[in-house]
Amino acid sequence: MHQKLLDTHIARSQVLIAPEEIKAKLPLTEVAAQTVLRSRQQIANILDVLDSRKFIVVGPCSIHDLEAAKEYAQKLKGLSDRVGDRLLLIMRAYFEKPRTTVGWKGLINDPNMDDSFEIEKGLLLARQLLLEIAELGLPAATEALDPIVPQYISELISWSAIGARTIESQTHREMASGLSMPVGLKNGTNGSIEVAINAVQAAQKPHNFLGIDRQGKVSVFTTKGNRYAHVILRGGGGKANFEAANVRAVEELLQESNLPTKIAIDCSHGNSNKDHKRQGDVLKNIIGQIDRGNSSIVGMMLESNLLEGNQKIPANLEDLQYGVSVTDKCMSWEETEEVILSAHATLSQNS
Ligand SMILES: O=C[C@H](O)[C@H](O)COP(=O)(O)O
Ligand SMILES: C=C(OP(=O)(O)O)C(=O)O
Repeated sequence: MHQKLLDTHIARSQVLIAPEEIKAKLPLTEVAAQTVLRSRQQIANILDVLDSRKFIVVGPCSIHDLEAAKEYAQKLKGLSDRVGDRLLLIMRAYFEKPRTTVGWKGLINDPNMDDSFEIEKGLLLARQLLLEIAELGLPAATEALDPIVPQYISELISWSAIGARTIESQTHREMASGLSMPVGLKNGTNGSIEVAINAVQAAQKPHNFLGIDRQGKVSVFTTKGNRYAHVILRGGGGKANFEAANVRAVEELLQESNLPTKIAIDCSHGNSNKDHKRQGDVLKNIIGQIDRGNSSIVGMMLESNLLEGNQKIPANLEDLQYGVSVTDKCMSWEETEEVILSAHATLSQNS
């Protein structure tokens, strides 16, 4: 009879491979480790103003096709070498999607995109791609969504975001306080900045919380606090928040909270009203602010893919268009290259 008290809404459960087993299958290589160590330090230096460059987190809204992602990474590495004296390019390698209601939740959750939810396969594919990106010498960024996932892939990530849908979650703030890389914390979907500032305060402090260790055992983690936690402005509630007046207001709020005035700005989402074609203008505006002397803006984000726009996941996966997003609309590679080269030219003029 007491069995009725448990698993009422659980259809099944399955033990997952431990982080160390996945790492044994796909070990970190020396070249990959050097890429991540170097890139994390460079991002930290940008946040500490020891490096005068700005970072741009740029790439697909979500990764669903490894071949297209690798082609994108190759192109981005080439561009990164051209603009590296002024801009640190970090590839968006987003494997987990937070949905407003429901929808495909990303490569880790459902790598076959057919509701088969082969999470172990998803973790292996994500790790494989991250290894290949790092082997190219290119840093990768991701959204930290599920608090268990970092144990499987985080040593290959140079920058993480906590998204607008989870920014008020204590679990995510605790996770951010323990992550080994700089973490950007977004304003809320309704545009609230306060929640991002509260999140930075929480993430910079030590916490004690539950997670799994490398062997997969439930453990209590005590964190030191992440001093490289910073806000990301992504617009919201029908309004953008990338303009100079918004940035000044956020600088004041950060100062009032005794936090470093370090701000990243997402050119997509609420800042482009989800119109991928507006991202270029938003980037231009932000670069203009930096060019006119703003020193609090440390980085920017762009959603970009090989081809522009997006597509619905078709019933027959053979109908998927190569290089096109299956989540938010993205700018094309050509436009990405153009706007980043133009940003680089502006930042080079007055240096
Ligand atoms: O960046 C991605 C999306 O904006 C986010 O995952 C929410 O998507 P949805 O509103 O389509 O669920
Ligand atoms: C979901 C994302 O952004 P946000 O949290 O700002 O909606 C994202 O960048 O994929």
